[in-house]
Amino acid sequence: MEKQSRLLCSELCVQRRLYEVTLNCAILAWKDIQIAKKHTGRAIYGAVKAGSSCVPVCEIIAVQEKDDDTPCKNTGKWQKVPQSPADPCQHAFTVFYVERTRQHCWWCSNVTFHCSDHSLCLLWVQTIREQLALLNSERRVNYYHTFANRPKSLLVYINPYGGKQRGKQIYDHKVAPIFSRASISTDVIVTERANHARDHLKTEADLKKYDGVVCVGGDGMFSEIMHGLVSRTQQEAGVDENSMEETLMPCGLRIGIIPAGSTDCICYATVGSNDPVTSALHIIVGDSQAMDICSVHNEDRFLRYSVSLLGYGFYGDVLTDSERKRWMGPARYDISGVKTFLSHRYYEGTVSFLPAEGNLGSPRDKMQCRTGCSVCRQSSSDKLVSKNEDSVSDAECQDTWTVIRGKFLAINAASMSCACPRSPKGLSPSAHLADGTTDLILVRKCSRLDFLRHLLRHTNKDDQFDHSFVEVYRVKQFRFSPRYQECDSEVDLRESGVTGKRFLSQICREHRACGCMPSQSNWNCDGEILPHTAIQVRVHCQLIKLFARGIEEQQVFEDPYAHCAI
Ligand SMILES: Nc1ncnc2c1ncn2[C@@H]1O[C@H](COP(=O)(O)OP(=O)(O)OP(=O)(O)O)[C@@H](O)[C@H]1O
Ligand SMILES: CCCCCCCCCCCCC/C=C/[C@@H](O)[C@H](CO)NC(C)=O
Ligand SMILES: [Ca+2]
Repeated sequence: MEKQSRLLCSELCVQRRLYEVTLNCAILAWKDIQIAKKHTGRAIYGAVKAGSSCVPVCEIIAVQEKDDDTPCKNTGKWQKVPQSPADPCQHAFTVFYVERTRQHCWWCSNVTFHCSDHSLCLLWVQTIREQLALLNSERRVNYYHTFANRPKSLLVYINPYGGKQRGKQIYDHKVAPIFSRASISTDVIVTERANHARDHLKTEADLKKYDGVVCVGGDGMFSEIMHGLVSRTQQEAGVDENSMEETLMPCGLRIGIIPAGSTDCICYATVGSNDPVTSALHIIVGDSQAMDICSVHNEDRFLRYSVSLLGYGFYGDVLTDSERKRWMGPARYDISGVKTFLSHRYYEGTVSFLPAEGNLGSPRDKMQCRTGCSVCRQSSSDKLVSKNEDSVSDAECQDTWTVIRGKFLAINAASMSCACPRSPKGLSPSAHLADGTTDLILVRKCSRLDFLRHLLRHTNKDDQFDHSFVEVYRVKQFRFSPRYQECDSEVDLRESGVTGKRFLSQICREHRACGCMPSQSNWNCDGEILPHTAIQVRVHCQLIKLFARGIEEQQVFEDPYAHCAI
């Protein structure tokens, strides 16, 4: 590695939490701090030789010179405690860094170095700070993923209403202290109503001031912020969102998610956990993870964007029912899930889709999207090529659309795995974050027992697609039209508040659809209900970026920076 320089300090004693270790030597390399330990073989990356641990500089949060003062017992005043002549370590500095723990969680660990020579101590602090500053001045790519600049200024939106309504406490107690340690300045807005964040981003926020936007909430809150940023970007680029054919302009600012919702599947599928501290650390180190976005239109009207789930039938009905139970918090989905399952409603309609071609894998190839995903990287380079050629793909020219009519219990489009605590592998375990496709899952009418088997496979390791009544396709676009179009009387009835049996009996008289079953479900779009059921969906590859790196492989790491291309 270039710029390899070593600062040797002998006889440093490291006071680390509960145990004292004596350093034979501490070697500060430009890229890594190797702390040779005598007593512990515990290493952050297991492959590093026993008795040492390796902290990549790019995972250092901060370094702080430590006044090694302890209050003098008799006066209580802070003063430098004279060290005994036997203990020459009277100057110290503390390094705060990322430590990986269980199931993709990170936490902010620290180690304090003591040193007899004050100038050497200052040199360490200055050198580490110079290295941290360098991280923001060079494009860094390693074997796994591309780093981007560390944020120094963030716009934070807190939803006090989502999940268990603890968004403000989570931010104040778990996240703000780490941001402050990392010298990140923040402007914090606690939202006062639904769509407050979206509207502020679309019209008022001075985005030039910030290196990123942070969402403290769940998927719905993320959706608001994503809509605000994407719409603002299109507006400033003169792109008409109502035109489905338009190529959308990618967003410059990254979005960070501090999970404080009920499902939190977007955070879970991009970081690997729904732990607020883990997400805060991914933001601080400046991770960058591209993500696909689906645009949803009804005829020539833009409806919404989606990054996780577009669900009709089961998940649409679960959401519709759960909206009236928000006061229950996350448990509302379980109650509504069981109620919807027991109702066992199916819906008739026509699904047509444009299959994805080329080496984009398949929803059943068992290949999971992980940090540095080769499929997503391939899509990134393909995207650059097609942007230069500015051509519509052959399939789109030839319109090789597939059409399927039928009776469905569920129609789901998963643009990511949709992994979440309820379903650790997600609705589509092999879906990719940034491959330009969405996995279209069709669950045809079947028995309650078969459907239950299918649902329960979302919660265990069995293949939820291995059923005769389930089909799954990787697509770039799809459309849905219900067999029974929503007519004015249905809309009038909904709008006049007529619901329940009277609504159904009215429908049945007019449509004779079938014995007292509503003819249509609602679309669940990232946890929000769409106002129309006939929709056209198109995937826009890598339209936004998150402060994340995808889910890291759980294997023991070699030195992840050994491949540093610097
Ligand atoms: N101050 C507020 N008052 C009322 N609603 C709000 C407020 N701020 C945001 N919202 C809305 O609350 C809804 C739910 O928020 P959020 O997604 O964070 O929680 P959740 O639905 O419990 O989580 P998940 O979507 O992960 O299941 C969002 O649609 C958002 O638009
Ligand atoms: C009767 C037994 C039911 C077991 C069902 C287990 C399957 C759970 C799968 C959950 C996948 C959630 C997909 C994510 C959707 C989000 O976009 C949305 C908003 O957060 N959440 C929901 C619940 O719609
Ligand atoms: Ca995708």
